[in-house]
Amino acid sequence: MGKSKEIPSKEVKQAEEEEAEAEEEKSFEELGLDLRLVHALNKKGIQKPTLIQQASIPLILEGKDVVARAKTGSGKTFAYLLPLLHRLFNESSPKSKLAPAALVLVPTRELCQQVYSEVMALIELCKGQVQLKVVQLTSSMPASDLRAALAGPPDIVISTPGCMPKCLSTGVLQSKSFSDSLKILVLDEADLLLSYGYEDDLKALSAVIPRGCQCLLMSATSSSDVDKLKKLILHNPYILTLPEVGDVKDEVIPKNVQQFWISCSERDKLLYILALLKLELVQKKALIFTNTIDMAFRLKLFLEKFGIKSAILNAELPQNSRLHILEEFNAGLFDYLIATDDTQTKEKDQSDEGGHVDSRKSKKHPKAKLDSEFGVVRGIDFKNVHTVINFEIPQNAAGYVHRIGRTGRAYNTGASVSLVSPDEMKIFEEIKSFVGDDENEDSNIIAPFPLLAQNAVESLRYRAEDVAKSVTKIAVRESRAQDLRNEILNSEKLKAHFEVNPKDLDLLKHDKDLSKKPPASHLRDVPDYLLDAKTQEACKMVKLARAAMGNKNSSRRQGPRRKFRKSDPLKSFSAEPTKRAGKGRMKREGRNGDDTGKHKKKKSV
Ligand SMILES: Nc1ncnc2c1ncn2[C@@H]1O[C@H](COP(=O)(O)OP(=O)(O)OP(=O)(O)O)[C@@H](O)[C@H]1O
Repeated sequence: MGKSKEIPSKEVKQAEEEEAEAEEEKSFEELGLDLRLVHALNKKGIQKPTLIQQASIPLILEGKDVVARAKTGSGKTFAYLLPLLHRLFNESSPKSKLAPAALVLVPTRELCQQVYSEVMALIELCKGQVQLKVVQLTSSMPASDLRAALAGPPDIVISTPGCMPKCLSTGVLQSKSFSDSLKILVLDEADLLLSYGYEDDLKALSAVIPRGCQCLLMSATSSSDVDKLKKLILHNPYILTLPEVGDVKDEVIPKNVQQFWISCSERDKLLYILALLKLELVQKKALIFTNTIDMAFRLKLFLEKFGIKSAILNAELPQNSRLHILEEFNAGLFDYLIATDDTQTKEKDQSDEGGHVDSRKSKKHPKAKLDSEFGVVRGIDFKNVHTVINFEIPQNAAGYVHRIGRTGRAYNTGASVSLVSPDEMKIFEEIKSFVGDDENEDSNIIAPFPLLAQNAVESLRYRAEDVAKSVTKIAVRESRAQDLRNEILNSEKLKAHFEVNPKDLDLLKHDKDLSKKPPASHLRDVPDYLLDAKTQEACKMVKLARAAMGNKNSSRRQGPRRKFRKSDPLKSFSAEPTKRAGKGRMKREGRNGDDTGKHKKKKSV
């Protein structure tokens, strides 16, 4: 008692909150989860539930409808998958069942694949003890394939929302059978389902959801779309809002992600990213976002002239290629992935097609149809991404949140660096305000990047500008066409082969050089004389930090975040000391409850 008086009250409060948190923590077993699943999780190295899992698993096991809102990377997938599997493991279904018992809806095919892999991995780890049939469906599948997949019927269907109404309207699935069998419906990434244009499909589906079906809605952000879906599908749900996704604006990005920005002209962006990557001032693996596919190719071509290999992920690639690129990146086969994201990219690139880059509509340029069910960023679980770089600023704050959410997932840490040109300043200010960056409070959530000294940038300027000139629009167009041709060829010719010989997929390398000439040796290496002492020191510290942190999801890194702050050079070192540089942006999580207040049932987590 006496002790607490000696400690400043803020620290006491913090210590108490931490203690309370520790006391509240329960194991998966204590949450009532089937032991087969607990063992499967242990085999995957997952020992303790995340906050959202702690809160949602018991409620879902009780059969309640649940709306769960928690930050990107907080473990929402297992939060619904584990109790869903528990129910299916333990509840017998009628022998005469003609349709699936569980339906998981996600906005994109990539997410279908991801959720499907997660379920299959869990079932595989319970080997011999359970038998569940799981299928993934997409709207583009022909009716015959849909019929074959639904024959049996499967226990779990993972699908985009357009698919089920298609199955029902074409008679592949009978409405009555569907209504009789369905026990659990999950709307995952609910904040995105409507923005991907699935409103009509979901309305059609809602008409055949039986009253007794347990409905779950998972979302990273709260929005009017989520509310709309909640009203359309759920019955008097429990609303779970993690403290960090409350009303408070600065709580939308995970605390374990440090956010930085660099101010530079549009023209200098290539120079700055070269400095960041070549001088190794950011940790690998890195996910680099551009707003258009052409910019992604320009960047890749530019970087490869300096011997920096990267791969591109975008909406015009065949689905097989996209999934394979994701697999390779997740497996750590290359360090830099350049991604174009969202519907905004699709629209922009499609409108670009008649514009400057593709004006001649070259016959050489295979006309790719952008995939409307593609979603590279949202909800995709990129493994071990340490840094997200916004080469171009997304066109809205939600895009920023979803991009940055690809790092710092679960108990991992991460950083983001945004390159902001004067033209992007307005939207960047909006983003800053959305994430709670308040200049008046002197609390920079997005801080100036402290490790890049101006003279280090200038030392690379001549080479960068010279090389940038050589990456012409024609070069970009040809590379984009060539890449697409290669991927289509790979995708179509090799699909059948890979199905039989999955290991041969390794032969496909997505980060190979696009330009015919190899990078010149004088560009590949940065001579020491170009680097000042401070940059060399910064570079060394980033390397040391990387070595200390390792590249794996280590459970030892699951401890308090302050430990990371102390050892992180981005916080303790500044090449250009500024008032703000090196200052921790992370505030202690608040305990804000649900923002609805209107619902009868409510739980704060
Ligand atoms: N209890 C846990 N302990 C450690 N890692 C976990 C745990 N639960 C999930 N993970 C891992 O955390 C990562 C992020 O989980 P998940 O994809 O479910 O996040 P999310 O909340 O759905 O994010 P998003 O909103 O971006 O889709 C995954 O790699 C997952 O395997």
